[in-house]
Amino acid sequence: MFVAAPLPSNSSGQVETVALAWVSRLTSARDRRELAQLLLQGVRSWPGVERAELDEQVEVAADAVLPDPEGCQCWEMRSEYGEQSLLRVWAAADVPDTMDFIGHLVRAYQHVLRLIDGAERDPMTGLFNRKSFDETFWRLSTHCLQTTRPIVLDGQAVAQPERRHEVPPSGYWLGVLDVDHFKRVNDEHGHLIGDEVLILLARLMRQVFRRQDRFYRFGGEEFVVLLPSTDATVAESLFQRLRQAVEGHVFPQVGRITVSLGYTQIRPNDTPSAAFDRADRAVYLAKKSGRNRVVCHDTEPSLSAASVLHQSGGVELF
Ligand SMILES: Nc1nc2c(ncn2[C@@H]2O[C@H](COP(=O)(O)OP(=O)(O)OP(=O)(O)O)[C@@H](O)[C@H]2O)c(=O)[nH]1
Repeated sequence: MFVAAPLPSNSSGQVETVALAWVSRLTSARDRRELAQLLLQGVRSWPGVERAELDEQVEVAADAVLPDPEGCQCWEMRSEYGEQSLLRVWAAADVPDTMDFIGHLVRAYQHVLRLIDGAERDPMTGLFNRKSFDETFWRLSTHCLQTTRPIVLDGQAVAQPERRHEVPPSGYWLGVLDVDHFKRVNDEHGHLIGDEVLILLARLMRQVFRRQDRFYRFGGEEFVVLLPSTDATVAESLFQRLRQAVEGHVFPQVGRITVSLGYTQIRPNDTPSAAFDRADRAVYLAKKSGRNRVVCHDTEPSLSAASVLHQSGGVELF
């Protein structure tokens, strides 16, 4: 989204469009409109801006190309969540009180982000929470049942083939990551250091995975990853890459830790809890087989058999 608003005349006496804000994380057209309204309220309270003039000159356009006007300064605000929360404001450097204007925009933007983030994120790691997982999951499983059209998450089409490989979409994957012997980390170093490990883990996840992948923390030392539209080989290699990244990382004070991962392909008509349960059983097996490993539920004969029994009301093996 791209919001352009006028400021009072600059030093050469002209009224120009001098402030531009572009926001890239809002999920729906309604969110974008609401943000535009909030930004505009911020702008309206700026003393030199006439309301009528503002309404006339404000443009709101989806997918606008970012401008980079010469002679303008650019302020950029990047939240700790990375690319997904981003505000950039350009303003002519010689406009009086530019900083006040920027301040209004930024405060309004922060307000909206807080509202959105509070509802869908885990406050400690900044990852999405369970509620957000359930909503995304339903969209993914409906999509893999019906169509190969791109779906839209957070305002971006994510189910298209990866350009690098040109592989057609073949499925979506759910992975569960559980820290090995995390209780020892807490016992030996205290809960605060344990929390820091979880925050750093979330950061590693963001580094290892691709922009279209989604990470969640439901609480505890267990994380969930959703990989949209990728084939089995890519899914395996991404989960292995995460396991290796954690194994190779030195965590301050704690040193090295390992994680166990289990994953499964999302099936048509899956429910979030059924898919999570399959991946979780794979984690259990990874732990039982020595930890620091990745297990695919769907190719593990003992787990697939257990899953059939489980779904038909049979005996639970794990
Ligand atoms: N620091 C911190 N610890 C947490 C949090 N949530 C859960 N834990 C701790 O995570 C530990 C999980 O321990 P267990 O489930 O026994 O498993 P584990 O020690 O990781 O061992 P395995 O999973 O069998 O490898 C417990 O000590 C919890 O108190 C949290 O938000 N912060």
